[in-house]
Amino acid sequence: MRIVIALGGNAMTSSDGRARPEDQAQAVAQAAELVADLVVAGHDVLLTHGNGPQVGNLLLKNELSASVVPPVPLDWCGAQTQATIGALMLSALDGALTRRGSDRRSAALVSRTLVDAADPGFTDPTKPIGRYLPEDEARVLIEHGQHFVEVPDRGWRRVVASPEPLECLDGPAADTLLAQGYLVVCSGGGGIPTVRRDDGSLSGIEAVIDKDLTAALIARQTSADVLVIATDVDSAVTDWGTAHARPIGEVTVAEMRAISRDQGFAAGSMGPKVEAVTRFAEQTGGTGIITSLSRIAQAIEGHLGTRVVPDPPVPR
Ligand SMILES: NC(=O)OP(=O)(O)O
Repeated sequence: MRIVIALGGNAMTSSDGRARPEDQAQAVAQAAELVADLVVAGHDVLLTHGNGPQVGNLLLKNELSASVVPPVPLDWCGAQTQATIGALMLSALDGALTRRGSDRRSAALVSRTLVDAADPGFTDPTKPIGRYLPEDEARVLIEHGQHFVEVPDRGWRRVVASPEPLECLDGPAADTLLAQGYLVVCSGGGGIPTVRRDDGSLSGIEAVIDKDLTAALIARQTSADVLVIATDVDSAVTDWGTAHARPIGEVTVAEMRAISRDQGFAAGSMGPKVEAVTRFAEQTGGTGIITSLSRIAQAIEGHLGTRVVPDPPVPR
């Protein structure tokens, strides 16, 4: 089976969201053991990852040191997070595969995602990045032109432009590596936002793409059977945060769209995860899963997690 797994950037930080190197290395090492188990079981795996906390930290470092070293644009920060997290993942994955006696190896691609320069996401920033701030600190930065949203129980978080992903430009290379037996790390942080200019040339553009939506795209482009969005809960739930909260198990595309319409899921959080797995099931006929990292194998076998499956054919 060909499986695409999306690992959240928040899963690679401590609860304070600071993304210390040791927290990230530990989280990646844990994830690598579980992913290696799937590879040894005979699956082809493409792993993608978030970068919200990491790209926010890099952007802030750029801004703080701008009078000393030339700052780089946000898409360069995104590329840097792909390299750093990718390198961590390669060593962790290859180590886990070797310990299991597997001779399969991993490969990480610096990878771009095509977006439309006219996407409304450029004028309405929605993607939360970086650390959480108290309201008074956020208000000062808002006065200086930055955009923030309040995240319940966590604090205030900066938001940046986040256009829709249209095409994973390096998808064919990922497909080739998968066919050669590599465990592929690709499209980290949603991919480096890239636009095609009128003359046909490609160039980066400042934004952070939602990695769950890009995961659905790369899963489609590489003909995956299953897309797993790995997060910190076993399932998406209805009526989240209330006494009526219930886990969502196996649902069809139409059922999941109805649940989304009726109650909504948090933007920048469960919302894009639900949209990603629903799109994937709708567009490919595969299964889209939301579950926690430690439950991936059970969810793929159909035992738990939120599993979105295609609608049954309409009888004639
Ligand atoms: N780029 C992105 O969606 O990252 P997170 O999953 O860390 O928010």
